Amino acid sequence: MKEITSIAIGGFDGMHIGHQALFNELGCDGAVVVIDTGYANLTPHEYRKRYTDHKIFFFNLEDIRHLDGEGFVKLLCKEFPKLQKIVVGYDFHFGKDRKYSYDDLKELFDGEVVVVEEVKHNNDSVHSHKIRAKLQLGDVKGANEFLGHNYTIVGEKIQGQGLGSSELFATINLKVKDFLLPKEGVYVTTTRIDDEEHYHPSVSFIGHRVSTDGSFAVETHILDGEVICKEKAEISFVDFIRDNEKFESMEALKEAIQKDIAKAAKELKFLAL
Ligand SMILES: Cc1cc2nc3c(=O)[nH]c(=O)nc-3n(C[C@H](O)[C@H](O)[C@H](O)COP(=O)(O)O)c2cc1C
Ligand SMILES: Nc1ncnc2c1ncn2[C@@H]1O[C@H](COP(=O)(O)OP(=O)(O)O)[C@@H](O)[C@H]1O
Repeated sequence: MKEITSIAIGGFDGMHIGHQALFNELGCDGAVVVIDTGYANLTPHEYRKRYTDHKIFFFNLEDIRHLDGEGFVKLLCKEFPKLQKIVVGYDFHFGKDRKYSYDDLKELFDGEVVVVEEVKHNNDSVHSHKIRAKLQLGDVKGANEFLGHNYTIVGEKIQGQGLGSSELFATINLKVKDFLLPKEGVYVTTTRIDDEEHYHPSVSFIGHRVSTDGSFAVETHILDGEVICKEKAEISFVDFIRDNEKFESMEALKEAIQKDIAKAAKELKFLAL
């Protein structure tokens, strides 16, 4: 914290293209200050680190929400003694009841305040809540455009029903905590296994297995051969294929999955993984 000369402030769930516009204003001794509500579910807590090279410092909203404007700026100057520049967005509010804006920041802070203009995509203002809404509708393409990267979730490997490898297609089953799950359905995805450096082409299912045991599952089928997953995997969403469906027979389910695999393979062929 001692060497930091500039900071960007916000919740930064998603680390989307609006957030990145703020980071672009930071110098090499710049850092990201996350005001953590505990509700982030696009890039929960430490996962924000993947999307910036800047250091990240976390402040718990609960610890600072009582501060007035002056108290907040004092805290920043104490934590970052060499602070010269604060970067915020056009709609940034802070302090008790969010009643202070960048104008107050300019008055209270004895240094430079950079206010980044509204970042839009297709004339639509980019915000985390809109990304969540898109994911909940299965619109992963739209969400990815706002994010500037493919939406990615991380899960711990768990045992499946064992049906996949014997009667259908082998899948890695995951238990996912903290991340928002896109709408139930089938997706073109890429999957990273344990600490491997590359992503595998894959097709993933999220939902209640209404055709088999009815239980909820997040599972991914790897397209480029057999793999061993020990502990965890991450799924990056590329496109939506179809809704979750109830099939009357294992043959019908198998045929549908075969079509999903063909679609995913075709779409991913054009991507360098
Ligand atoms: C690409 C793909 C699509 C799937 N689509 C559906 C579906 O539409 N409806 C459904 O009930 N289950 C679907 N499933 C889940 C299968 O029922 C599941 O893979 C099977 O129950 C085996 O599960 P296991 O890996 O736990 O053994 C799909 C699975 C995959 C990999
Ligand atoms: N679309 C945007 N354009 C410019 N700045 C933005 C945009 N979205 C967020 N910001 C800025 O980024 C910081 C983090 O905002 P935050 O409230 O966490 O994002 P969101 O509105 O996406 O939930 C704030 O300083 C905010 O003003």
